[in-house]
Amino acid sequence: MADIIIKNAYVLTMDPDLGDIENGVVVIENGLIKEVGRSTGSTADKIIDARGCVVMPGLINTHCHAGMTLFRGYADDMHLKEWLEDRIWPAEAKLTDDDIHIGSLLACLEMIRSGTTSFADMYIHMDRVAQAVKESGIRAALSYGMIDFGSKEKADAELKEGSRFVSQWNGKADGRITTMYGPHAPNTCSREFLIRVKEQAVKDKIRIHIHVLETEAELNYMKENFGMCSIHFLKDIDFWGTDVLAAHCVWLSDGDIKILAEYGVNISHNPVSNMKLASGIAPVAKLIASGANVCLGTDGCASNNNLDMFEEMKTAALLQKVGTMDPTALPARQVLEMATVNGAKALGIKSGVLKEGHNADMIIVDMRKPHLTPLHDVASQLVYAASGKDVRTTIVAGKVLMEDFMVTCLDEQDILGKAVQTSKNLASRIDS
Ligand SMILES: C[C@H]1O[C@@H](n2cnc3c(O)ncnc32)[C@H](O)[C@@H]1O
Ligand SMILES: [Zn+2]
Repeated sequence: MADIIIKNAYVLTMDPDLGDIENGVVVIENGLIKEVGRSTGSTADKIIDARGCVVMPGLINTHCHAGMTLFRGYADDMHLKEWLEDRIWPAEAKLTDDDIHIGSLLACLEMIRSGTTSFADMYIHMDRVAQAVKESGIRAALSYGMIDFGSKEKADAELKEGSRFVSQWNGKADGRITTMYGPHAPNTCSREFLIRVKEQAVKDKIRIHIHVLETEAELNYMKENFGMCSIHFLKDIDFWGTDVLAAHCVWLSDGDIKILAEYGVNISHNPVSNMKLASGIAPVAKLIASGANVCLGTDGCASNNNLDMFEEMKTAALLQKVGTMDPTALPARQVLEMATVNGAKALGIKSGVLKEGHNADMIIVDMRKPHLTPLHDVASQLVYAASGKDVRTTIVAGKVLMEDFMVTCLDEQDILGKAVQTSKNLASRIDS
């Protein structure tokens, strides 16, 4: 007996062999997908009728700072340097463990509601982010964000905390939590520190999550201090590999793109954040053409200001079209691949496709809405017309976290109330 059967669905498997199944079924057992097809001989405790809906892999947000939900709308319309140094970092210095717990629960709630089933996070007070992930039922690849600013003492302390977090949480919550090392960026971490982080990550067989070439200022800094850009600098210290998730990668030359593709680096494109902070337009179409694995992320809520991956998909497509002046750039199916299959590859998880043996991480999107009618092409509708609010049901590891728009895994009203109070208390601490 299976646990769940989803029937009468348009199944967007994202698996090239299975393709789309117009009136299909998905069978879930023990947290995994048991069957995907046109019909099934199985029976289950729970049957979900998905008539008029699309069942698809849950979206994978590959660059987030979950706790920053507390800073939604706190520092808008600013240049990145001032935004980070004058507003965000001083505010983060006042965050407590409990603040991060509530902020992260709020992020999990928002992601579950808008169809994200996995996310990669880099932040501080990470034990409490992990606790929120464990409680919510979502899947996550978590890293403690490390910055040494060239200080040996700081580097020692940061790597110690990063390693402690990895050893404490990797594989926890029935494997839903994986961990990564999170050196912040090449212009905030020293060369020596980045070398040590890479060595430690290889030794521990743990992936790395880092910001790279988000801004022209980083490019100039690296050229002035090291005589080369971040991509060549990281190549020089043997940092690159398939184990690295590089967020942003906006300021790339054609030579840089070749290096990223050659080393199999995973690139998290964050179009909304890049537009809001006026960082620039990442050469996503060129990266994909070169064979690089490009996935999608929202960044934190202070630079987005939400965690809706549907909005991110549409923005990614539109931004490439206008950036290249080519309306055929980044078509809908390719964006869906970025948000599912490519994201799973970047995080090293068996999700992102609906296929036997993979994690039962999926969403049901209700297409019976005025803004989703008529339905000529499912991929186009999902990318250009749908939003996170159309997600009806969210399932992670075979557990239903939201059903028929009702969140079942967390006390939504309690979290919303606590988030409001937490942000008020935080604001008065920041001002004092
Ligand atoms: C983990 C640290 O990273 C900071 N952060 C959040 N968003 C960005 C961004 O777009 N660029 C660089 N750094 C960022 C976050 O505030 C934490 O301090
Ligand atoms: Zn970021």
